[in-house]
Amino acid sequence: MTTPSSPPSSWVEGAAGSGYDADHLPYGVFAGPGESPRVGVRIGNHVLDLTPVAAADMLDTHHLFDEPSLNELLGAGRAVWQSTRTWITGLVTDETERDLVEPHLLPLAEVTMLMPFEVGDYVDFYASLDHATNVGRLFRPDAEALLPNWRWLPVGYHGRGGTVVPSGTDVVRPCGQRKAPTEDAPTYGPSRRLDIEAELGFVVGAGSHLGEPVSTSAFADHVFGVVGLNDWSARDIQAWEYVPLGPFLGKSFATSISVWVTPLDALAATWTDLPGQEPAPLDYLSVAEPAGLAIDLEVELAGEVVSRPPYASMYWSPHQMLAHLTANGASIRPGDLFASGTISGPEREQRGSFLELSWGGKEPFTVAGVERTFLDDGDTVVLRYSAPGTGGGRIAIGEVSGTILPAQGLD
Ligand SMILES: O=C(O)/C=C/C(=O)CC(=O)CC(=O)O
Ligand SMILES: [Ca+2]
Ligand SMILES: [Mg+2]
Repeated sequence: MTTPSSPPSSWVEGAAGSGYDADHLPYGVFAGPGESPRVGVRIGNHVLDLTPVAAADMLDTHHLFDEPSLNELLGAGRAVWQSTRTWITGLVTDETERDLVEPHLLPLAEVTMLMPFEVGDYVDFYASLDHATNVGRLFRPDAEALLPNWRWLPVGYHGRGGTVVPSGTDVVRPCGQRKAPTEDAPTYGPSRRLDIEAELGFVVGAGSHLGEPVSTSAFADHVFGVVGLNDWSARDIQAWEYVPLGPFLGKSFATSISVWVTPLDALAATWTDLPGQEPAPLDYLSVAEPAGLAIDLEVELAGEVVSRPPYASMYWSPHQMLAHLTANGASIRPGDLFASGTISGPEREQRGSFLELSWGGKEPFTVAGVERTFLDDGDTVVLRYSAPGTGGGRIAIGEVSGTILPAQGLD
């Protein structure tokens, strides 16, 4: 992928050094009190209301922004994504645009950020070698940690698009069937092993045709950008229900994403080589370009950072996930979402789930002086992501937070 020349810093006050300068420009959907939701772009601590600026500039794509979701923009395709980004870059870096733009820069504190796009199909992969190895050891202690297919294909499952929620949405502790290995029969009740999964989500823009696989080289024509993603997981419900069809109710109650979608063009300086694949992938999964992402994560629980997973350690690339997801001819649509799977590095303090951090609950870790394993009611988890931007500094990919509320199911 070619690295476009870096834009100069923005004239917008507070943008330089904020992680949201002119080299980032993530999209979201916002509304002020009593207003209709519409598309904006973040610059520093402001959201730029694109609709009136596009109308004043007589942009022929202005209708894409007066929408309650990004889906119209997603479906418009790569050429429109690029011309839109070039236009916005000019607005926030060219001083002569100040008179036009400034009245439409709204402080973030004065607007509400909403769900950025309408999620179509949601797929979750399992692309971290370290996570898959850890979970294999914990869930299947008597078998090989990695199942025989794992190094041949990016393992994944179809999740539930309708329960993807924006950052800041509270998560009610799920109820379900739980059966500890020591119990004879399952009982129905609140999950006792509620967990997080620190992941990266890939947002599909341009769709494909049924029957036509998408090649790894067409990745940037179809994927619009990335979001932070927390795939909340009830480990006790999961461990009992998942055989043989895979994750179901232990995952489908909620998945949180960031309210900001970082376009792929903002990641031009973030691509890096994959750690290495052995055996070499089948032809339809081979990737010619650097396909890893040097994105660093922070997992915060109760105000303390408990882990720093490195995305660069991921085994399978998003190009390969997309190629595999469509390898049977399944088509994709604007707003589809596929996630990387839990991001865990090789070190203990790089694990992206509490299942791994507490080694199945057997090795508690200390947060603010208290021993912890899984999530308690009232806990708030924040995932933060940062990456090298094209401007030489770092960009802050949308953070994802959520607070656990007590279970509401019948007990
Ligand atoms: O190995 C298993 O049985 C399942 C592991 C998972 O939790 C699946 C999942 O959500 C994938 C991931 O986040 O990496
Ligand atoms: Ca997951
Ligand atoms: Mg989920």
